[in-house]
Amino acid sequence: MQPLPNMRFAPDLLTSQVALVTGGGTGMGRATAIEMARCGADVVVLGRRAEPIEDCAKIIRELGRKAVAISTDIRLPDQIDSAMLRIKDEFGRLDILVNNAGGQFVTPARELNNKGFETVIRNNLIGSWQMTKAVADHFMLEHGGSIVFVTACVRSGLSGFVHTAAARGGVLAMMKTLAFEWAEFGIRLNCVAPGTIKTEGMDHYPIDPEQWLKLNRNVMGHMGDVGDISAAIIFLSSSLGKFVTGEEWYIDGGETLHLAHDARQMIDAVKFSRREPAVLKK
Ligand SMILES: CCC/C=C/C(=O)SCCNC(=O)CCNC(=O)[C@H](O)C(C)(C)COP(=O)([O-])OP(=O)([O-])OC[C@H]1O[C@@H](n2cnc3c(N)ncnc32)[C@H](O)[C@@H]1OP(=O)([O-])[O-]
Ligand SMILES: NC(=O)C1=CN([C@@H]2O[C@H](COP(=O)(O)OP(=O)(O)OC[C@H]3O[C@@H](n4cnc5c(N)ncnc54)[C@H](OP(=O)(O)O)[C@@H]3O)[C@@H](O)[C@H]2O)C=CC1
Repeated sequence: MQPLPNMRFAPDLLTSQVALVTGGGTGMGRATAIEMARCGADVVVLGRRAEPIEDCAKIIRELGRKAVAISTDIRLPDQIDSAMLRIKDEFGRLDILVNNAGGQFVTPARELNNKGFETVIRNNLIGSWQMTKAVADHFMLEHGGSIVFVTACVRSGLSGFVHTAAARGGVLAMMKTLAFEWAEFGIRLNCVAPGTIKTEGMDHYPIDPEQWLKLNRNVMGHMGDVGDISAAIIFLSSSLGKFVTGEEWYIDGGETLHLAHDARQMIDAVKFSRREPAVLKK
């Protein structure tokens, strides 16, 4: 488990709000669920495995907030419907949805079969749509709310991840469309696109952190932490973000800046001689 961030928002920022965080038992979802509770929200923690979501809900209850853990696969409409009924029963309303659950595997596109492509589309695009539609139908079309999707930095593609690039690009287009259509119902929708963030989810990938720091092109020279992402999600979900909708925020330590043309080499090689990020000098 990654260390939780220090409290950075006012403790009453989300008072009287009910939040649902998918994939809330681990990584960025867990950090977001717990930090939302510290801001006064009651929280529904959703994921497939019972143990991590129960554990997160227990921590939230110890903070003095109400929390329920609901074991649900976001790909299965029947399970989602049951989750909505349980939320209605327990809380009567839902103000915030964080569509964070997701995942994929790394593979060259030429080795990916149709089933693998569809698996990742179902988990990341269709799962997010099903959660969003259910929450709108059961709660938010009635009283408004905020929806944040956790996506990935795919605006220039993502080699080795063609399935997730397609899924996350689809989520972005869906989010922007709904932000327009559902503004009249008081629903704001936004995306947060993490760069490379240190979570237990990253253990699924064959990355040595030292090697990663040398190869990765983010200009900070280190991975992000779960609090970098939860802070953006909470800003967008709360009244702090009340004038923001249809946006995608890249929280990536400048990882995608390398796409910019680096004109320094052409202008004055001495003046702009490159310094390594401090973390690499150690
Ligand atoms: C974006 C950049 C950085 C991102 C970082 C993070 O997101 S970190 C945090 C994110 N966390 C994570 O990413 C968590 C880790 N990821 C996962 O749990 C899974 O990858 C999953 C959620 C996508 C699917 O899970 P599932 O249980 O529903 O699926 P299943 O296992 O039953 O497979 C169905 C089909 O998919 C195919 N296929 C599947 N795996 C591979 C593979 N390695 N190789 C090749 N193909 C693979 C295969 O066709 C298989 O069918 P088969 O051949 O078996 O008949
Ligand atoms: N870490 C990173 O650098 C990056 C992460 N992301 C994305 O950010 C999100 C959070 O990732 P992170 O915290 O790193 O990783 P984790 O693997 O810790 O989080 C993913 C969570 O989603 C849940 N989940 C996955 N599939 C489903 C499903 N079908 N139904 C319900 N829950 C599901 C998992 O729980 P369970 O298995 O119990 O269901 C798990 O708690 C993911 O969408 C990830 O792809 C994007 C870019 C970079």
